[in-house]
Amino acid sequence: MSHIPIALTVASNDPTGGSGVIADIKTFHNLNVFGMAAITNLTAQNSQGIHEILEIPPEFLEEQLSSIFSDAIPYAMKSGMVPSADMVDIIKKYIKGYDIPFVMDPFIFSKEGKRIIDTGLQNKLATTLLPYASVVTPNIKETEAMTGIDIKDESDIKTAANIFLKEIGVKSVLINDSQMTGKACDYLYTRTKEVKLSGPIIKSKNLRGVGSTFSAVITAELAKGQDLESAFRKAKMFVTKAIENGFDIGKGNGPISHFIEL
Ligand SMILES: Nc1ncnc2c1ncn2[C@@H]1O[C@H](COP(=O)(O)OP(=O)(O)OP(=O)(O)O)[C@@H](O)[C@H]1O
Ligand SMILES: Cc1ncc(COP(=O)(O)O)c(N)n1
Repeated sequence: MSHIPIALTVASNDPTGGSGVIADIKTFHNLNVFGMAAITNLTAQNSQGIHEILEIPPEFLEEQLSSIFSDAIPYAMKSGMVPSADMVDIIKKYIKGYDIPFVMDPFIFSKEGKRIIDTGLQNKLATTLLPYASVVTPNIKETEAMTGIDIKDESDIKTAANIFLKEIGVKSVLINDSQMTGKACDYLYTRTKEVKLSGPIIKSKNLRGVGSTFSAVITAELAKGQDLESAFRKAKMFVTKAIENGFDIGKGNGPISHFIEL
C-alpha cells in the first residue's frame, strides 16, 4: 500500500497498553490508518488504577509536534490527557495552523472518579481548545463538570449539549449515558442534527480503554475522509465488539479488545 491516511494522537502513555496512546495506535492500526503519537504524560497505572503521573516538559511536546508536522501532516488528530495550560496553547497552535479534523477526548476524571486536572485547566481546555474541535467526546462526569448541568436523564444531556454548541462554541458533541442507565445510548449533536444510537449495556469489568478507543475510531474515520455521522456509527459498533471481547488481564479491570473484525 503506497498511500495511507495518517492519524495523530496527542495523549498520555499507559504502560499496560489498555488505554491512552497505545489503545489509540491499536485502534488506528485495526482500521488501516497509520498511527502517530505525541506524548503529553507518562502514567504509572495498571488494571487497579492510576498511581503516578509524570508530565513531559511542554517544550518537548512542541518538539514532538514540530517533528511530526514539518515532515508529514496528519489527516486528523485527537487529544486525550493534556496536563498543563502551556500544552493547551501548543496544541491550539497546531490545530489552528493546519486546520485538520480535531477530536477532543477530555480526560478530567479517572474511571475511579478521581479528578485528574484542576478546574482552572479544565476551563482553559474549554475556552482555548474546544472552539477548534470538530467534535468533543466527554463522559457524563466530564459533561457535568464542563457545562455545570447535573445530568439525570436524556433531556439534561440535550441541555448540556446545547451549552457545548451554543455557549462554548464546539461544532459537535458526542455524549453517552452508559455510566448512568441500564442502556448504552450515545447521542451526537451538531448545529444541524441529532443522532441517537441505542445499544445494550454489556456487563463487564474489562472496560479499560473504552473512551480512548471510541474517540480513536472517530479520529481514524475522519482521517479517511468519512463524515462524522458515519464515524460515530463505526465507533459505536467498534466499542461494542471490543467490550464483548475484552480480556481478563491484571488483577482488577482488564482492557477491551483491539483484535476485533467489524
Ligand atoms: N458497559 C458498556 N456496555 C456497552 N457500551 C459501553 C459500556 N461502557 C461504555 N460503553 C460505550 O463506550 C463508549 C465510550 O464510553 P465513555 O465515553 O463513557 O467511556 P469513558 O472511558 O468513560 O470515556 P472518557 O475517555 O471520556 O473518560 C460509548 O459509546 C459508550 O456507550
Ligand atoms: C493514559 C490514559 N489515557 C486515558 C485514560 C482513560 O481511559 P479510557 O480510555 O478507559 O477512558 C487512562 N486511564 N490513561
